[in-house]
Amino acid sequence: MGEVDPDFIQPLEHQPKPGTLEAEGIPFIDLSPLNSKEPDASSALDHLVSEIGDACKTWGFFQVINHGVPSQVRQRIETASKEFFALPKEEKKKTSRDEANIFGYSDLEITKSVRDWKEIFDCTIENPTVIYASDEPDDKELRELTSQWPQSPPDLRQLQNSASFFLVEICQEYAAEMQKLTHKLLELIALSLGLEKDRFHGFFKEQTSFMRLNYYPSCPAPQLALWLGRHKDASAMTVLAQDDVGGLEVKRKTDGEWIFVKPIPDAYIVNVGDPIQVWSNDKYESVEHRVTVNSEKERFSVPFFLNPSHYVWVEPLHELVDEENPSKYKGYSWGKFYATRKLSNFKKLTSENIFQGLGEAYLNLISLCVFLIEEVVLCVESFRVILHIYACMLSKNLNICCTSSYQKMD
Ligand SMILES: O=C(O)CCC(=O)C(=O)O
Ligand SMILES: [Fe+2]
Repeated sequence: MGEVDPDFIQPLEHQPKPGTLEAEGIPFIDLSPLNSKEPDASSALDHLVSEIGDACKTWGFFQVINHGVPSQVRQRIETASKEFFALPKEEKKKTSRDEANIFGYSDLEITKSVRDWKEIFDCTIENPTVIYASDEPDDKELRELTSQWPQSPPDLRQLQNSASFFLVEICQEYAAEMQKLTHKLLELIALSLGLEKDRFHGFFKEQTSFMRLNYYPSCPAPQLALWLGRHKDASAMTVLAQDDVGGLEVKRKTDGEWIFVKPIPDAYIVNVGDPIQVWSNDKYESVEHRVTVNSEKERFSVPFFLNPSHYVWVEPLHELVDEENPSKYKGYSWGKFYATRKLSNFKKLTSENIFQGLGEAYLNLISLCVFLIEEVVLCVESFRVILHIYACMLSKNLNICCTSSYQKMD
């Protein structure tokens, strides 16, 4: 595997095993009752709400069809994304994200201290998007950000109908559709938790949502690297368009097996993220997922991350907390978490991967030890404090970033 940069090599226990399970995939939900004028529409809607609730509880993931997003809008964003990533690297790098603007292009995404085999382009939804300027808890200074768009290179200017020439318009058109869809999905999720339909809307008035174009080039090391390492989404909800190549896997809650999410033309994959886990007081869970590579094909996907406003304090909703179900989480400031997460990208980029330069065997031994310690510590509830100190030590000394947004109650 001489050609693979060690930065991309997953720790042994997270390297994908051949033969992922495909059976019994994540639920498949038809949203057509939302638009139905039939007399029995209300019972179909009740059924839909219970399907959504079951999917959120059992999987944290589901796929939707008849969602109302025109297929041409999706085709346009897919074409524009392909054309953008086909631009010369120096053109893409003109929109590189940095500490001053966290939105734009990057080919240096890192998940849990290992590089992902991919390139991305992030753009804002609100213009401007308001975030905290720093991760310091008492620093209330705000920063207003807008997307960076590629300047069309001279030879592209002749192709006036090139999709990447219109990337800004196409992304805006797609984002508008995602806003409508996430609005409906939030209402269904609220109803499924026994809440008022509009219970979540107030959290997104000045949303910090963003959308991402993902380009995953084919990779010669399918046993060692991942297109995207295992993670849970920090967004409240993610809506994802994947192409027909596949690779997304979801960790099944019942047994921890990785389950392949079958690409379905024109369907969207929806998952609940950390804030919904906290708001629902653990009724729903933000579930781990990853993307395994393909050694022959490239892959494109477009996630829309629905994020709260910077000033939102995320804590279990009072309607879902009582004596029988005490609050399971300490609250957290969405905006401060987001600033920490986004700014840590740049701290990570300037530091070397802890595994860099080590021989593969040594690397595997270290990562296995870290994994075993982590498992043992996690099993013993009363060692929570030790885990915290351990995580802090690791993040400080070894540049591993703590990525969890929430903290459970003691
Ligand atoms: O590309 C995919 O299938 C998944 C993307 C994803 O999980 C993410 O960007 O958080
Ligand atoms: Fe994700």
